[in-house]
Amino acid sequence: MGVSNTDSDKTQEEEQQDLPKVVLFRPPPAFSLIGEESFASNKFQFLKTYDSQLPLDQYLPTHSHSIKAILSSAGAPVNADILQLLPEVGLVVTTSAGLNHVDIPECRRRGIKIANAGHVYSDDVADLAVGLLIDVLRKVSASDRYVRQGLWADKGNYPHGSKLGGKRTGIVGLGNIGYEVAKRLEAFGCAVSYNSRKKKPYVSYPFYHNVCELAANCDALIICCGLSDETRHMINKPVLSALGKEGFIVNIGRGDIIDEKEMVSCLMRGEIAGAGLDVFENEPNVRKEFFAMDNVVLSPHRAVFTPESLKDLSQLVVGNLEAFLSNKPLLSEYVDNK
Ligand SMILES: O=CC(=O)O
Repeated sequence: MGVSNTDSDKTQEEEQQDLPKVVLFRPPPAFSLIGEESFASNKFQFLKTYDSQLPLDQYLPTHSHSIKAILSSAGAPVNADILQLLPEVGLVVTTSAGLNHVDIPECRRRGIKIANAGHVYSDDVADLAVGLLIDVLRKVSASDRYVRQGLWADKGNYPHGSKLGGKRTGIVGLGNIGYEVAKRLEAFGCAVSYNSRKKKPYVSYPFYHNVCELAANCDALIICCGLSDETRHMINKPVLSALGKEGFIVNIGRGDIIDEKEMVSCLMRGEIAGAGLDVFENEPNVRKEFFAMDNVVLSPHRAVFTPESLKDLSQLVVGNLEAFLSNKPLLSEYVDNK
């Protein structure tokens, strides 16, 4: 009996060895948050380069013919140097909504498909965007600190915040996430307008082709777009000046979309009223200047991480990989509709 068990285990092991490989260069945050087993499949096997001491250019060539796909995450770059070591790769799946860590032109050139987190996180990110806006307007975190420090009894009431309803809000990037933010802000009684690469035919919100003009006509700007060469530092000094000293900014996109140095100067000089930030230029390192600002709410790039959405994400990731390996359409293929 013992012998036949060992035999069948060995066969299973051998079968596993024959499965197509999906390579990982870094464990995606979702592995530790909901368990790597949620991403398991009997159609492929993960190959984790971080389990080996070997440098990639020695490790990958020994497996390169069985590696058919890459599983990546935000901050784990998939660049031309890596792709060059993987001649058989036909798919990059990323657990993130953002794709700024993937060399999209190189994937296009090689005919490699890309799949991202699709709509999985849109509700959570939109909730956090509105949460950050309410927090900074109504001073939720700042007054929480005030109460905890025992200052209420000593110094009296904390300064009042400002009402959300009636605010003119400007969405920068009206994709899935931006649209969910817009719907929520409308429900709160805000006026919504937006800037995007193109005017969207399916919404009646006022469209501003120029982000500076949008800022000049808003009380709060919500940054929801992806990071690209075009959007890097798109929110610069002129945009912040147009937003003005009564204006608030929320960023749930990527830190580099805002010129952070300029934003810090504007906040210090009272040239904008406050900020709610989930993303930063040099995260996880955050500029110390923010720590002393009571009109800034800071969140450690957590907008997407709820266990509910991560469960959906695991199904989407496995579904994309299995679909690709059986020549079926991907569930959330990234299509660049520039
Ligand atoms: O920031 C997180 C993501 O892009 O999914």
